[in-house]
Amino acid sequence: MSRDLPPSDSHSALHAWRAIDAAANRAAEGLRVVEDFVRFGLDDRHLTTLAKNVRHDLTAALKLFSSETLHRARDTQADVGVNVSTEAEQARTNLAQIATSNLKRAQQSLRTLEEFSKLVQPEVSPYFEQLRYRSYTLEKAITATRENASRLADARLYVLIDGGRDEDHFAELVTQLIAGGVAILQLRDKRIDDKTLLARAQHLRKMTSESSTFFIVNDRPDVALLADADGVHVGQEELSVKEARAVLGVDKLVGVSTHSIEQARRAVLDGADYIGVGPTFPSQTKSFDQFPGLDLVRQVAAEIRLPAFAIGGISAENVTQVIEAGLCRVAVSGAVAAAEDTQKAAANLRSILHND
Ligand SMILES: Cc1ncc(COP(=O)(O)OP(=O)(O)O)c(N)n1
Ligand SMILES: Cc1ncsc1CCOP(=O)(O)O
Ligand SMILES: [Mg+2]
Repeated sequence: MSRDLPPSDSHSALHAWRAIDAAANRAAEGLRVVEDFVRFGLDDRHLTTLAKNVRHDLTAALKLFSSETLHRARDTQADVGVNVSTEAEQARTNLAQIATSNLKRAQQSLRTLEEFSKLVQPEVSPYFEQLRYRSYTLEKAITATRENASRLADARLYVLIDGGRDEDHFAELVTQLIAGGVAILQLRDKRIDDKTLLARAQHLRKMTSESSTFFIVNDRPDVALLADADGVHVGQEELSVKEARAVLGVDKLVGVSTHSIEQARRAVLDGADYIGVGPTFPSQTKSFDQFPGLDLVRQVAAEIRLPAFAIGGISAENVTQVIEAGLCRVAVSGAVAAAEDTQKAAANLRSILHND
């Protein structure tokens, strides 16, 4: 219900309604552009749904205002801002910039809606605050998707290795994997003590820094930080993406395992840099009771554009099924690390994934 204001206040109420009317249009327009960017620019069904939901919920919140009052307050002729635009508003050099500036525009307008509605219809204000926070989450997810789609564009073969028999054996394995064209190497060893794990991680850092191979530590942001790894991989029961990022900072990669489409959607909103998707097939490396399998691969491929690596029992024999299900990125252990000729096994999988 709008407030019945005393005469002196009714003047400010009119100004507030005018600001609300203008901000409502700007917010809706900005969100529409963002939605079109994630739909046509990123081809991301999940982000498109999120953007659309924010826009629809904005429409619903705006309906709580009397449209008659808003129309009466509208006075474009007297709006001193109507013909004022800065050079920055005009300059657009790429699609991403269009999305960013429209997100900012929507966020600023949501803030205006939040503040001015406090004056005339305070009970509506919290809806705009909530929408503003949702737009920040959306921004984070769009940024991560866009940046990682290019940062990890060529990353198709991801290999998990343990610490090996000893350091020489480990170094030999890593040399072959790098030579075989592995894009990401993950150090995953739950048996060795922390000292040895860190020593392997530091060794791996040295070896990968002379190549284009990324180096990720499994489970342990602390070890990743100490070894200056490129990032960490966490599971659903481990530290969250947010907590891992709090340890490692914004520039490092944080990947998360997902076993359902809901978890994959959540990972996007949590700001993960990539996701593991599986288990796809029975694995010799780890045992599972349940297999979301190729159905999950299909679901993720259909709606998520964050780099996604199918994992679990993948080999040169079945990788085509993963590709046909829609993902061209896989994470493997046994098929490569336990092969007789590691380099050859990696190079072979790599060439299938890159369709060479
Ligand atoms: C790339 C990638 N995807 C999934 C996993 C599995 O992680 P998690 O579920 O935490 O299981 P553990 O590896 O910790 O046993 C992964 N490590 N890497
Ligand atoms: C750690 C992990 N999480 C899901 S499957 C898997 C092991 C992958 O190894 P492999 O490729 O040998 O099945
Ligand atoms: Mg884990």
